[in-house]
Amino acid sequence: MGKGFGSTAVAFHRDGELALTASVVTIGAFDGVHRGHQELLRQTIAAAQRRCVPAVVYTFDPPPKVYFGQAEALTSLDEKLERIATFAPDHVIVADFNQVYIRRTAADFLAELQLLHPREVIVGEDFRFGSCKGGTAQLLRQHFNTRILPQVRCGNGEIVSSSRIRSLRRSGLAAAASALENWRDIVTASPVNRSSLAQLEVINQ
Ligand SMILES: Cc1cc2nc3c(=O)[nH]c(=O)nc-3n(C[C@H](O)[C@H](O)[C@H](O)COP(=O)(O)O)c2cc1C
Ligand SMILES: Nc1ncnc2c1ncn2[C@@H]1O[C@H](COP(=O)(O)OP(=O)(O)OP(=O)(O)O)[C@@H](O)[C@H]1O
Repeated sequence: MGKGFGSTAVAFHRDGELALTASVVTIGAFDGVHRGHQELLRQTIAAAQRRCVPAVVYTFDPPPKVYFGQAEALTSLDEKLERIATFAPDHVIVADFNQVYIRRTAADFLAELQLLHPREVIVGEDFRFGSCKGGTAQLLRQHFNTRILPQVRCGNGEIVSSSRIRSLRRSGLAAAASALENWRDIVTASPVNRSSLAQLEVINQ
């Protein structure tokens, strides 16, 4: 088990390694861990605390869009995990998103999720999963108690997304991009203990 931030212990796993008798789970690429992602993480940790069960973040490396050559990653895996760890989940699962993984169907993914016995799954409206994006948040809802969060928007009504941040960065609007990530303040308040990330490397070998 790796150490997270401050006194919080965060355990890192590969997909399929973790089995739990109860949990609250959130799932996503979480590239940039922007304000929308942060809302999902906060709600997940709060729900897990209310239910007295572990909070689990399930993510992918590389982010699917990066794997398919449709985007450049906003951060490295280490940086993403550091950001996620500041929210102090109990477990983070990192799936190797590769040519084998993408052949898994939505049903395969649901079966893997069942190993976590989620009391609640929390995702955003546009969450998709499984080969060729066959699974939707609504499908998830047919199998698990699923909370679908409304999309976090900027002041001008635009949806906060990793794609939007990439686009702002490409246009040279770094300050606007940072505002959507809303990240500087959180990072400076939370000194990083890199042993958590070293632990992930060990599990990965
Ligand atoms: C088992 C599995 C298989 C996937 N296969 C594909 C795929 O074939 N094509 C694709 O574009 N995305 C695939 N994805 C990625 C999803 O479309 C999606 O990007 C991912 O679940 C993260 O959700 P998010 O983009 O909302 O963060 C797969 C995801 C999972 C969990
Ligand atoms: N603005 C948002 N408000 C609420 N939930 C969000 C928001 N953006 C993403 N999510 C949710 O966070 C999880 C991870 O999403 P994902 O990593 O695909 O983010 P994204 O910003 O939509 O990425 P991209 O722009 O590259 O498609 C998903 O469950 C998604 O529905």
